[in-house]
Amino acid sequence: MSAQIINGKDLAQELRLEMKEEVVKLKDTGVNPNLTVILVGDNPASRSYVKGKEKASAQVGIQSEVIELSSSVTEEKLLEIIHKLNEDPSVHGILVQLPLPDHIHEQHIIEAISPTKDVDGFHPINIGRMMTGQDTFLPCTPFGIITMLKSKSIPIAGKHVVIIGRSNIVGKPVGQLLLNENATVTHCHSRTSNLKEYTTKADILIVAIGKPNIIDKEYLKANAVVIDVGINRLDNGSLTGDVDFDSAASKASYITPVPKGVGPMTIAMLLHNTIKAAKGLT
Ligand SMILES: Nc1nc2c(c(=O)[nH]1)N[C@@H](CN(C=O)c1ccc(C(=O)N[C@@H](CCC(=O)O)C(=O)O)cc1)CN2
Repeated sequence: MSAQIINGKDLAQELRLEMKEEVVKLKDTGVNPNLTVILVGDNPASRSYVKGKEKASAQVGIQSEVIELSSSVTEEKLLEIIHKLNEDPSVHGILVQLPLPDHIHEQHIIEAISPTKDVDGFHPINIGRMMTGQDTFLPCTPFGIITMLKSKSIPIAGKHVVIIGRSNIVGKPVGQLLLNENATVTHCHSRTSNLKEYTTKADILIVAIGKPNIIDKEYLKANAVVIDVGINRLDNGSLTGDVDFDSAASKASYITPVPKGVGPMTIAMLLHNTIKAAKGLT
């Protein structure tokens, strides 16, 4: 293996220590940061991510509340709860854990959250601000990826970044953030023909497909930086990314592991956004 590992778990821990001090200062000014998370249904992965958010919040001194709702809750009821939270001055950040049950229109829910409390950075107003390079809440996973690259002083400006995946929460916004950093960005997706033609030209390859181990060293340019956003649970219960780690690590210069890569950074950036919301910065 030649690649250096970018360990998101360790970096997230460092960031939490810095944020803990920031929260102490904020509390001295009388502001008690609060994150309210809404969990609908009993998807075990969602439940475990929400637990991770509660634990990380407690570590930095952010007060967190979880509102648990049955999978049969109506969209109307969920909207009513969000409207109440929007009006509650003690709540700084609101997050609805995704995915939602099929009968609830995800976009209606995202758009109901006040943009000033949208610590996920998913509201169209915040997405628009991000696109135009304004200060706003950045979507947590893309923000985490940029923070990981910067933590290793990996050059972004002028580099060719190839992203595989075009979801609203990862693929599209990470491309925009990298464009804001002056990278040249190519988006690939399930309908891209001859994927390798693109990926082998990438200085930085970001993989967010949701298929275990499908990207190996044959898809890489020598010394590429590989960011694996995939989290796939195998039948034996273990977690693996979208990238065949050992194969890719033999050719890459830097690589993120799964677990302990991008995932923990998603939660760290959520805490960052919550502190920003508590400071009233948007
Ligand atoms: N409202 C949101 N919903 C979802 C988001 C989001 O940012 N906002 N992202 C994902 C899930 N997610 C956070 O919510 C998330 C995923 C993974 C991790 C993480 O730390 N993963 C660990 C492994 C954990 C495990 O053992 O399962 C790792 O990669 O090391 C944190 C958060 C979808 N929904």
